[in-house]
Amino acid sequence: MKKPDLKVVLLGDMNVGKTSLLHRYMERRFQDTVSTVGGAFYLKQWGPYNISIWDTAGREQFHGLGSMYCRAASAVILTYDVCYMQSLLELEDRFLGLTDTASDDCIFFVVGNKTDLIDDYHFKSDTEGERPHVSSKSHKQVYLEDAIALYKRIIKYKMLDEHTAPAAEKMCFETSAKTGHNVDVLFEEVFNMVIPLILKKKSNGLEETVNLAQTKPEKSKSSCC
Ligand SMILES: Nc1nc2c(ncn2[C@@H]2O[C@H](COP(=O)(O)OP(=O)(O)OP(=O)(O)O)[C@@H](O)[C@H]2O)c(=O)[nH]1
Ligand SMILES: [Mg+2]
Repeated sequence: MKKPDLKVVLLGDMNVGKTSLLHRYMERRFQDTVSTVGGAFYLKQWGPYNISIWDTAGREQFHGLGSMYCRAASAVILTYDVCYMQSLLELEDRFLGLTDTASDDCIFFVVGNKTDLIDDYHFKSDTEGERPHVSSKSHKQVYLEDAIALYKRIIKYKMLDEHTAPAAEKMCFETSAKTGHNVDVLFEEVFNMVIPLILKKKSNGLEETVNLAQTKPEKSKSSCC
């Protein structure tokens, strides 16, 4: 299998729908899921490029793994539930710091999932009982402007120039993994926006390849007695 050209990571609180978004996009279906343990990845062929998309666990107990999955990531999709404000707050409180290990030119997307629930969101517990899904209100809690404001704080946190960073309106999406609303649009935008980063890596890579003829073997440190 060809080494991926770059890495995209989904981060966000448990239950926001990270796995479901990937199922919807990669497998074209919405199916039951179990809470992700650790992380899992998909390989997406995008034109001549190979992109690995990492799904991570939102549960607190896997928090420490997040920075490992973000290592050298070129794009991070910060995901929340539009009917659950706390899941947006968690992105800044718990997940943004994990992206410190991402590549310097990493791009960020803020995605509010579960738009299909906005009308009749209510207390819901699965029959099996192991995944009660509760929301305090049966209406949309997080608005696009909240996501845009978060994106602008992310740009500040990353000390990026807000004039050169991609516009917030372009980087914030609302989706439904259940209906498919905006899911293809989101991932296609992610892949199209990371292609210049692949080309940059490849051209840097050409410069960075070590020319063995030029390197002097490390002088073994003779330990003087
Ligand atoms: N109605 C609706 N339910 C959704 C949507 N996306 C996910 N769900 C449901 O929300 C629950 C959690 O979905 P997951 O995709 O497992 O969430 P996750 O973010 O991967 O959760 P962790 O793996 O625990 O971090 C499941 O019951 C899904 O069926 C959506 O767009 N609409
Ligand atoms: Mg999951």
